[in-house]
Amino acid sequence: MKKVTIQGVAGCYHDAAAHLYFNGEEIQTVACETFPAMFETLANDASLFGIMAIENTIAGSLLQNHELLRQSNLSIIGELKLRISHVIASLPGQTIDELSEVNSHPMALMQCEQFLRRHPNLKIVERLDTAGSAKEIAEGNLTGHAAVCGEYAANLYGLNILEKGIETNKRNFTRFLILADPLLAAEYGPAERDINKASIVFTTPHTQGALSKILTILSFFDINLSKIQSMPIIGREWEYRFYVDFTFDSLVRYHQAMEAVRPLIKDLKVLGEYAEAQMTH
Ligand SMILES: O=C(O)C(=O)C[C@]1(C(=O)O)C=C[C@@H](O)C=C1
Repeated sequence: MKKVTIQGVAGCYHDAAAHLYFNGEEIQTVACETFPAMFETLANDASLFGIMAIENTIAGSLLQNHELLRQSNLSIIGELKLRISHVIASLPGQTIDELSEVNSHPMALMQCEQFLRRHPNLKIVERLDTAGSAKEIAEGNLTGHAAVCGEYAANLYGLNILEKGIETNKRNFTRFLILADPLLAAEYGPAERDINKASIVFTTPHTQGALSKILTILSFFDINLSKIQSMPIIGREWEYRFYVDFTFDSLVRYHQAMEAVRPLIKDLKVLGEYAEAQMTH
């Protein structure tokens, strides 16, 4: 049975994502409280898969997760784009006006910003994950508290749903990366014919048009940039690392493009080569 490390407890979105990605297979999830804890667990057991949120269509990128991935020896073997819909839930018998505090994962709270702004009586308190917040409220019998979580988590922990679909925009998707140790990746990663996406990270020399030259080369080889994220390099003020995701139709063109940009970039790391995912509802 495959073991998949997730951030959060049963019923969280990582849990849902793990089951959807390994669709139909029996998997065992290994719950970790935080993303750094998840990477530590993965580093200590090369037989584990990992699943990690990397960006959301409302709240943006999970910046620290880019760095955790770069510093690890893990490879991306796949991705999942999951529609996220939140509910607000509390112990039964309370109306929303009787509540004073709302708990959830910071990304989930950000995705519901407009709803929460309409309810200023709710003090926003970040917790480790969505389902964990629901569990805490249920187990601690916390009257006055609400959780922002999935409908499944609210039901799992016996909370009463006060309102559904509270995300700011219905087009709320989170993109998850599926991670594995290189040996595991070689066995369970995508077949070469299915690879049409890659994630890389690099730095550029501080010269005129350095990034622009790289992007021009990628475009020449018909590489379609799907994401670019810069992150400050700690200790080198105003210098950045670039995390780039791109898709392509031809593996040959991809390899040619990489050869062409290699002399222009520094500290290149290929984080993974995998199959682009469709949206999962
Ligand atoms: O707290 C959870 O349920 C999670 O799985 C975390 C997480 C995240 O890291 O972004 C996953 C998907 C949603 O974007 C909200 C929260």
